[in-house]
Amino acid sequence: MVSLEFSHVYGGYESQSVFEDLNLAFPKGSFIALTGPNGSGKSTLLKFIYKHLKPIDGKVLLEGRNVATINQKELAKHLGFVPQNGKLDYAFTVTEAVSMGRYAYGGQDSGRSVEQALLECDIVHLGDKLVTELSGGELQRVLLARALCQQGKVLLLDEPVNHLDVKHQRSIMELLCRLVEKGYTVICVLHDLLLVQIYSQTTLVLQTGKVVAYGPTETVFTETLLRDVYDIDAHQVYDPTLDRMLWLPTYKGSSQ
Ligand SMILES: Nc1ncnc2c1ncn2[C@@H]1O[C@H](COP(=O)(O)OP(=O)(O)OP(=O)(O)O)[C@@H](O)[C@H]1O
Repeated sequence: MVSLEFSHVYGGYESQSVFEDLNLAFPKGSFIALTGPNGSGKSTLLKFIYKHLKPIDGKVLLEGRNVATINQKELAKHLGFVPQNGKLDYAFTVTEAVSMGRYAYGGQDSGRSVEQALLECDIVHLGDKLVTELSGGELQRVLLARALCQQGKVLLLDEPVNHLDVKHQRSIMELLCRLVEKGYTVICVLHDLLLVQIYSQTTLVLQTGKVVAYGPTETVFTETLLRDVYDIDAHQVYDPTLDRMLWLPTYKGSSQ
């Protein structure tokens, strides 16, 4: 079943068009990685989904409904969004900031989703701390917790593990996988190709607003694609814990 669909989408910014006739369907209950070089359109694609941008032409459909016809409050019950380098400028406590995810429900939280989200993102101990006093990685986990307690079944994440140490990177990626097992659709912008290959089931590779590859992650990456898209040489190594091959950039020496 399809969770989100782009149908003949054209658009971008006043100064620059990014997509021309974008057609894509994201399956429900899947971990979809969006990757591609800087400026290829990954964040812009997410903006069409959460209605920060409106297509000039075409439609974005959420479970068959045009998002243009869904108001922001209702959309917030279906979609959680974790921004790239998100900031919270006001001196709220962590618990208050996470509770803002309940806005679409009039602040009600009978299912204790705030408590649950604090636990899942490993930030219970930070509950009373001001968000202005958090490290980048702690703040990132607060933003994910806020998105989780919106209780939408679609999560959009723009480079969610950039500021995280290895342990918290792993725990967030594993949390996202658990959510996918529960039926969530996770659409996640990632630059780290190892994380893409380890955790995602489906990968979309964008380059200057064009779909270069889209499909099962294990078949998307090839030597040719990595050279054409990223201008890197790459080789495969066997990971015995995953029992499969992974692509790695080839180190060519410091003189190159
Ligand atoms: N607010 C804006 N106004 C005008 N152009 C923009 C704006 N935001 C992004 N762009 C342009 O749109 C194109 C796509 O940008 P986008 O941010 O979607 O790329 P990205 O793939 O997310 O990049 P990155 O990996 O660097 O985060 C780029 O050429 C960028 O310069």
